Amino acid sequence: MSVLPTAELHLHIEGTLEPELIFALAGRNGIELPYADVEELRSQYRFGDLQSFLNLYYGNMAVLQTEQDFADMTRAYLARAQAAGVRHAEIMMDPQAHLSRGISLATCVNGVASALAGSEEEFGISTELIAAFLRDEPAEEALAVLEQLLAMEAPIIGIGLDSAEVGHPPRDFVALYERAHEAGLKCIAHAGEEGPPEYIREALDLLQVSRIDHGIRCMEDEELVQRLAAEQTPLTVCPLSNVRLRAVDTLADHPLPRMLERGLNVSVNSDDPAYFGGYVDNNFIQLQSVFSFDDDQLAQLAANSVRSAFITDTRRRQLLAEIEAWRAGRQ
Ligand SMILES: Nc1ncnc2[nH]cnc12
Ligand SMILES: [Zn+2]
Repeated sequence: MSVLPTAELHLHIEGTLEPELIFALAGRNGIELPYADVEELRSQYRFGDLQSFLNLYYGNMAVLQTEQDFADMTRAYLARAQAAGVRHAEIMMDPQAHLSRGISLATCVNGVASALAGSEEEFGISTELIAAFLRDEPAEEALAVLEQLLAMEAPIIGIGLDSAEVGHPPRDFVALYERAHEAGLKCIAHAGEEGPPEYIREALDLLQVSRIDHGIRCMEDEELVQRLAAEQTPLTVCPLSNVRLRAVDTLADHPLPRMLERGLNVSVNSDDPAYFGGYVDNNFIQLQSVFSFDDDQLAQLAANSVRSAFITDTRRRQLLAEIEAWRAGRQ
């Protein structure tokens, strides 16, 4: 079966750090991990909610020390993403999670960016970098880091907002997003993953974002669903992530089919694939097995990702043609 070409719009590069690479980098950097081996680390990957995942996710970042470490992690993702059918990726990184460990912005940004610079030639994947800010840290800190990124002319296309959602509403980050808009950056934010539909409204109205990461809890608010459908706001949904972080009980309970029925612009993404049991191809495969999506529906989901990507019209046409060729080839 040929793999469905798609764009990955919701991916945290630190969430692609596989246990094997964590151990390899720990060895290289002389870091002692609190786990005996890869199996013991993997056995920790059972999460009760977003916070329990974040604790492990931030802890494992200790192994990322040098530019080379960040570049190796990024290249490993690109190799896996290529096999998963990813043809374009918009990749988030969490600079504050590295700064707080004494790793410089130059180290993390240049490391990831150096690997992304060769992504098209080496892996056939066009890429963009997005700086995500931690909503459970002070908004003033986020703004100061954005200023540093702008001062160093970091190769970022936009900003995002992630980490623990509940209790950290978008309205706290208005100044950050005003500055990002002023600097000509694209603006996205996680909203409606664990947080209420109101956070999605705030992200749209107060932060003026052009895309919502997750957004699944919009389904609790009929008026919001109608608005998102009318405006075709992209929602970057991550089904396996939602199951693993207990936002939904099982994949069969996931709202994605209902979101499609309501005409929402949803795409399928992997979020933190090393932690959630699958890259984007696994997300599609499991969705198909649970919901029996036909090829037209799968192609629609992939086309939505391409429609929602920050790419040129030429690249968009090229990728839409690839998806159409995939669909035609399946008949
Ligand atoms: N699923 C997620 N939600 C919020 N913040 C994150 N950081 C990495 N993955 C995340
Ligand atoms: Zn995410």
